[in-house]
Amino acid sequence: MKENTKAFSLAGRVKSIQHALSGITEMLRGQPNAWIHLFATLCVALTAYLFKVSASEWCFLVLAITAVWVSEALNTALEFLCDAASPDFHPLVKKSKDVAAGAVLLSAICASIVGLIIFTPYVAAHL
Ligand SMILES: Nc1ncnc2c1ncn2[C@@H]1O[C@H](COP(=O)(O)OP(=O)(O)OP(=O)(O)O)[C@@H](O)[C@H]1O
Repeated sequence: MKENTKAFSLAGRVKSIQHALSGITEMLRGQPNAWIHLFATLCVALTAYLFKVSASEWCFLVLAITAVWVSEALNTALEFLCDAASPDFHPLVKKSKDVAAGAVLLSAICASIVGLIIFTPYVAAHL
């Protein structure tokens, strides 16, 4: 059986980070959904800054935003893998892509709810 262990090296870790950053760049370059997430992330961060939300509220917002980005990244990775494995129509590829897209939708809905819970009292106080 093939050994899958590698010796630790700093250069190897730097290369790993470069690969990860190139994955994030690829997602931002090719996924219109990622542009929407980026716009939403900037809007939420600016609103939270202007309302001076508390440290714990920042934590919830960061976690909710991260959940959306992570699900979008995994969805994108799965799409690439599906397209490589089965470029032609396949019913299981459809199920796989739709389930992954569902994960993005669920995380986006959850993040919207977190945003509503946190921002509503601040908006109400300014009315
Ligand atoms: N190779 C394939 N085999 C079967 N179904 C596929 C295949 N490629 C895409 N689909 C299905 O076709 C539909 C459209 O997919 P497509 O990826 O074009 O758009 P999408 O879901 O809006 O994703 P995105 O927003 O990332 O472009 C989805 O239901 C998807 O599951």
